[in-house]
Amino acid sequence: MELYLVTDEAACLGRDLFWVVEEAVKGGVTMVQLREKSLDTRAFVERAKRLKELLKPYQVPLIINDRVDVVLASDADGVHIGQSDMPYETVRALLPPGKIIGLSAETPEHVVEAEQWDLAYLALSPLYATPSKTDHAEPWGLTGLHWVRANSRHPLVVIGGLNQQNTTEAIENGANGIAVISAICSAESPRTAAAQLKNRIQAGQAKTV
Ligand SMILES: Cc1ncc(COP(=O)(O)OP(=O)(O)O)c(N)n1
Ligand SMILES: Cc1nc(C(=O)O)sc1CCOP(=O)(O)O
Ligand SMILES: [Mg+2]
Repeated sequence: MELYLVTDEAACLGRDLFWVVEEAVKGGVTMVQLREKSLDTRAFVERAKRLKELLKPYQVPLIINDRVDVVLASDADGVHIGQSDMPYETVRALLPPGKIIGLSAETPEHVVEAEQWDLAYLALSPLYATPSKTDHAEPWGLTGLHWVRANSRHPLVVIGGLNQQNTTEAIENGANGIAVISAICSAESPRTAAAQLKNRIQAGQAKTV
C-alpha cells in the first residue's frame, strides 16, 4: 500500500474508470480500492470482478470499500472499513483466511484500539482536509502523524489532500504509504502522475534511512 489508488468515477474527468486504473498501475500504483458509494449491489459486484481480473496480471491487490459481501462475491483481496462500518471482529469472522483488512483511524482512541487487531494497514483519516470526501473528520496534520507513528505498530497510510507537493513530507514524517483519489484520477495522465508520486515516496524514504 505504498501508492494506493482509491477510485472515484466522478473524479476521472469523464474517462473510463478501468482505463484510469490500468494507467495508474502501469505508473506504479501498488494497491487499488474500489470505492462505490451509490452503485447498486449487482453493479458493484460486476465492477469488482472486472477490476480483479484487470489487476491480476500486475499482482496488485484489490480492496473493496465498506462491503464484505462484495469482497466474497468478487474474490477481492480485502476490505477497507471505517469507524461507521461493520466492526473489525465481525469482518474478520466473515472473511476467509488470507483476506486483508484496512481500517480508518480518526482519533487517538481509534489508534490505540486498533493495536489488538490484525490489520494490513491503518489509515489516518484524513491527513489534510479534502473536497473529495465531504464528511471527513478533523485532519491529523503532521503533528498527528508523528503521534500515530509513535503509538501504532501497524503500517500507516495517509489519505486526504495528498498530492505531488506534500507526499515526500508525509513519508518523511512517518507514513509508509499514501492513498489518493484526485492526484491520480483527475490528473491529465494518471500514469505519469502515479510515476511522479512514486518518485516522491522514494525521495521521502531515502530521507528517513
Ligand atoms: C485508504 C482509505 N482510508 C480511509 C478511507 C475512508 O473510510 P471511511 O471513513 O469508512 O469512509 P468512506 O470511504 O467509506 O466514505 C478509505 N475509504 N480508504
Ligand atoms: C476516501 C477518502 N477518505 C478520507 C478520509 O479522511 O478517511 S479522505 C478521502 C478522499 C481522498 O481524496 P483526495 O486524494 O482527492 O484528497
Ligand atoms: Mg466506509
